[in-house]
Amino acid sequence: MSAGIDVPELRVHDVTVRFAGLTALDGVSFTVAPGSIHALVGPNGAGKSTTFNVLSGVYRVASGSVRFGDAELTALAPHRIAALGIARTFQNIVLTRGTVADNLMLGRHTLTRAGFLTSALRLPHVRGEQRAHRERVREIADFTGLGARFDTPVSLLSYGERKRVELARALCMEPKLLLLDEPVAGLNTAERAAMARTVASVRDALGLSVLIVEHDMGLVMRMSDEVTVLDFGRRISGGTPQQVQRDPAVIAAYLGGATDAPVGEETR
Ligand SMILES: Nc1ncnc2c1ncn2[C@@H]1O[C@H](COP(=O)(O)OP(=O)(O)OP(=O)(O)O)[C@@H](O)[C@H]1O
Repeated sequence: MSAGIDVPELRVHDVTVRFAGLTALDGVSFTVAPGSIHALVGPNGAGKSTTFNVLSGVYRVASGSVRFGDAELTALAPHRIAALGIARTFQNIVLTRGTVADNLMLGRHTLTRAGFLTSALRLPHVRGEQRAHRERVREIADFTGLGARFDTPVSLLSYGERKRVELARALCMEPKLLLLDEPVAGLNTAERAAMARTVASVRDALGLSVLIVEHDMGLVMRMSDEVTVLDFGRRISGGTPQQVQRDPAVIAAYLGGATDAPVGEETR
């Protein structure tokens, strides 16, 4: 995997999102530094998924801005945001058909110049382009631990392997910013540790930024450079994992202020 991509900063500034009387995000600001692993955490209903939906163009803000380098994202359609290099995985795996290779090639479509018709006609330059894409996709499969499963139907994979397909498919878009939605939910302890290592090695190799929503606080604290904490739609804390773990506001949000124990264990 080659490094050296030019990764812009993501700046979320004073973002508010409302749904019929409910304020899901209330003046939220945070910055994801280029090449960092940044976690977005908070109790259920804190606004994490809403933030992801704003960043990927699914929800519109009532006010505030989201800038990725020079680009303002809040008015852009999801495909335009994807084209800027922001790729997202989902909490619930949505792949069931085709092989691992087929699913990863789907993640490639935003980068494929050849349209449907020219692909169908199998013109020589298209075949060359397809071959190059397939080589890159295989490289990404190897890198994410799916090399041996490349031609295996996704329906035959374990749950843990499918989570890796989700990650690999997002990487096939060659993102500058990867949005990971609960990448270890449903995985056992060994699979969780392995996924965390893969995400870290992807970041190290590609130099991209990672914004991760995850409930496993132990894992978040080990793998993140920076953490932003939301509660009831507000940013209540932010900083390094050490700073956030010691912050009384965070402890109160998670534990109702019943103890001053550091936040570091899995919360559900
Ligand atoms: N499309 C929507 N319509 C109405 N309310 C919504 C919508 N999406 C989210 N909300 C509300 O916004 C608030 C924040 O929800 P959100 O899903 O962003 O929280 P979360 O931190 O991702 O929670 P969880 O950890 O449970 O996934 C909640 O009160 C939720 O019910």
